[in-house]
Amino acid sequence: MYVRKEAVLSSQIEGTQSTLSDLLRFETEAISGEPVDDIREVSNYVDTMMFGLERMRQLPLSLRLVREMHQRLLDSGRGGTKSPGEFRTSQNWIGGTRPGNAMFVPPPPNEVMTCLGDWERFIHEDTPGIPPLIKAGLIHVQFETIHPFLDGNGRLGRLLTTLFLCATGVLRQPLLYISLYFKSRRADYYRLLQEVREYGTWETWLEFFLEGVAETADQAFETANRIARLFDDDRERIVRESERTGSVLQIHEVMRTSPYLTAASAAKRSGLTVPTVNAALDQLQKLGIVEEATGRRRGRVFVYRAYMDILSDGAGS
Ligand SMILES: Nc1ncnc2c1ncn2[C@@H]1O[C@H](COP(=O)(O)OP(=O)(O)OP(=O)(O)O)[C@@H](O)[C@H]1O
Repeated sequence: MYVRKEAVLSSQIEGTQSTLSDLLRFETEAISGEPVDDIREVSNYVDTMMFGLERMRQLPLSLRLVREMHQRLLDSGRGGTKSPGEFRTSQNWIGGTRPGNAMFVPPPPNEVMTCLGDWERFIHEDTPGIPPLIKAGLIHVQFETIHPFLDGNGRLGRLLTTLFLCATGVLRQPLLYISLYFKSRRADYYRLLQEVREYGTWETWLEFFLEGVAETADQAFETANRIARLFDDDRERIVRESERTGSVLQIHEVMRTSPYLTAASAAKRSGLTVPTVNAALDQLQKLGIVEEATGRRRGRVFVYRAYMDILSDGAGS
C-alpha cells in the first residue's frame, strides 16, 4: 500500500490527476471518473517499483536496470511515445521553450553515456565515508542533472532513491514515500537541484533531502501505528458485535491489502463463496466499517473507509 501511495504522490508532482482511491479502484477493475491514462501512469509506477525490486535479485542497480525500469514506467502513460527504455540522443532542457531560454540545459547527448558511466560507478564505489542516506541524495541530484531520458526523469529518479535504499539494506521494504515531501515543496525541490549546479550548494540540497527522509519516516511510522490500531479495534468489534464472525474476519483480512473490492474479487481472494462474501460485507456495512462506494445495485464496490482516509493523507482522497 505504501508503494501505491508513493506512486500517486510521485506522479502528482507534475499534473497527474489520479488519487490513491482511483488507483485502487482501477486495480479492482472498478469504474472510475478519472482519465484512464492518468491512472495507468500511476499503476505503471507501482509495477516499475515491484519489477525493480524483483530484478535486483539478479541484477545490480545498473544502467541496464535503469533502462528496463524506464521502459516499464513509460509504457503507454504520460511520455509513452518519448523513447521508453532508451537514453536520449538529442538535447533536452528544463523550463522555457528552447535551450536558449531554459532554466537548465542538461549535458549534450554525446556526453550522456560518459556521465552515466560515472554515475553508475559512484553507486557501486566503496565509499565508507558517505552514509547510504547521503549517497542517495547525491545519486538523485546527479541523475536529475544528467536527465538521461526525454521524459520520466523525475519519477524514475525518485523511484531509484527508494530502490537504492533497499539495495543497501537501509530499507527492508520500499516504505519511504518521500514524494509527499517533494510535492509539498516542489519549488524548493527544483530550486535546490538547480543551485547545486549554479553555486555548488551540495550541503543545502542534502539538508533538504535528509529532512525529507526524516519527516517522511516519522509520518510513515505514525501512519503504520494508526493503521495497526484501526485493524485491532475493528477486529475486536467484529468479534464482539457481528454474526458469522469467521467469514467476516476473513473479509476484513482481505481488505487490509485491498481496501477497495467487489464481492467477486473478495470471493476469489478469500476462497469463500459469493453469497458468503455478500453476507460478510453486509455485516461489515452494518458495523460501519465498510461502505458501498458506487451507489449502484449492480457492480457494487466496497471500501474500507477509515483505512482509506488514513492512507490518503496528502495523496488526494
Ligand atoms: N533545475 C533543475 N535541475 C535539475 N533537475 C530538475 C530541475 N528542475 C526539475 N528537475 C527534476 O526534473 C524532473 C522533471 O523531469 P521530467 O519531466 O523528465 O520527469 P517526469 O517524471 O516526466 O516529470 P515529473 O517529475 O515532473 O513528474 C523533476 O521532477 C525534478 O526531479
